[in-house]
Amino acid sequence: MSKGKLLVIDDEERLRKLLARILQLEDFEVLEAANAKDGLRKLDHEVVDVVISDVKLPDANGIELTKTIKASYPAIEIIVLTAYGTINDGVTAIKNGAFDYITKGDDNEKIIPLVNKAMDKAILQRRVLELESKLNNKFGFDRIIGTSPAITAAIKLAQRVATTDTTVMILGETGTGKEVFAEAIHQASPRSNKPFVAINCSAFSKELLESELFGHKAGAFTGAVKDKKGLFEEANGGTIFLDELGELDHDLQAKLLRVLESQQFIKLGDTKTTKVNVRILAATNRNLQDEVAKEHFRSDLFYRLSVFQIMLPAIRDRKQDIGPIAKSFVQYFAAKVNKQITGFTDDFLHKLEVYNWPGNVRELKNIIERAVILCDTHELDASLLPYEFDSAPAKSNGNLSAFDLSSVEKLHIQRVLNHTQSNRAEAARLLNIGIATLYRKLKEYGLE
Ligand SMILES: Nc1ncnc2c1ncn2[C@@H]1O[C@H](COP(=O)(O)OP(=O)(O)OP(=O)(O)O)[C@@H](O)[C@H]1O
Repeated sequence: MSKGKLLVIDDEERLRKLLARILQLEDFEVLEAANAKDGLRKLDHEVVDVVISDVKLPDANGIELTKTIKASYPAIEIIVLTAYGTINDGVTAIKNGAFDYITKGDDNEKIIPLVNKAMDKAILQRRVLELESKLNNKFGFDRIIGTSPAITAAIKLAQRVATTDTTVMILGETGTGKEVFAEAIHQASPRSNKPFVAINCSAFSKELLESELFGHKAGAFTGAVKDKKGLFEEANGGTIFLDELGELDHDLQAKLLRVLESQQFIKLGDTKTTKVNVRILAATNRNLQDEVAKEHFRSDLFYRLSVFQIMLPAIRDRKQDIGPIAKSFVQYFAAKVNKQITGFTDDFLHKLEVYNWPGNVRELKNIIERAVILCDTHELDASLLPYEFDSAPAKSNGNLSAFDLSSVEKLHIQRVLNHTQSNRAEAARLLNIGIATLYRKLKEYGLE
């Protein structure tokens, strides 16, 4: 098996062939090029790990070529061949990103160990880049499905702010993808190789949340036996995502404001300040402006956090995305439970599209998971949807006002009848009313 792929660029044919032969004997796969142009063309077509290039080429200078190759293929390592007495060329090439240089004719015994080292580094680099790009696909913007104008605008906005250090406030109903966006912003930022730490502020009591966020010294409170690092320290250099920020109590709001202004805080039970470098992303599904008006939320913190707001649309307001999102969940869950399910019927999709989706994408995900588990065929159909999907929102409300209590009753009866496929006895049983009462109501609402 080949130990890796090399490209030798040299116009001196005899020397090039000799070098290629030596390297092939060491189990490397070797490509050859007589000039820079041919070399670059080969790099375009093949995945090469290491390039060995002469400094003097007919159509380019090997030192400049190093820069060009590194710019397009950062994982490739380059060794330059310099003529005797031109050490300066070698040094400049290293400055331009070359791995090392060899003096032609002089260093034959050096070449194999050097190529081995360059090869190890190049292969490791390629692996890292591959993993990074996989990670980007898993946590980056690519993972956000949707082409509707509303979600496209939100993605564009998030991509623009991602590369900065600006605090971002992500707004949207529950399940609209606020955390997905926060992760994507982090992944697209210069902080991507540092930690991304997320915390749901509504999940902790006040004291516990303070210790989670800022850490504590041993003895700070009963049960604090050891010093503990807080999440701000864990996220140092990276990003912290504060979900459900509207739940933060007044003292913690003040502490957070201080972090935003000076990147400093005091741990519980500590006397000195701790300094961090953390980017803050926050989210809430509450109307924070209302909370400010009611004096539940500090206005200075609100304005500091709201420098850049991104509003995520509910899926009922971007119906065209429901199909593609549902499809991707079908693929995901079918693979997970090892079923051959290719998609869903038109009726299934129609029911998804007319539903109100109070839980947004999270609810859609759960509904698809359930349907995939229940499915015995190759296609999801409407019978796999739970009962609330049985009827579209009232089209046939007759003359009843939408606010009228009886309009709700009428709609509910319609839904239950759809569910029982017009079996009235079964409907009466589910509704927990007598069959005579059901007939009376059907007559009253014109549903006979
Ligand atoms: N556009 C999208 N494409 C694919 N999956 C998505 C999308 N938006 C959200 N999801 C998925 O939906 C689920 C809910 O998303 P997320 O947790 O980011 O929502 P949230 O707005 O933070 O919710 P909450 O307000 O309840 O914290 C996750 O499983 C996420 O992977």
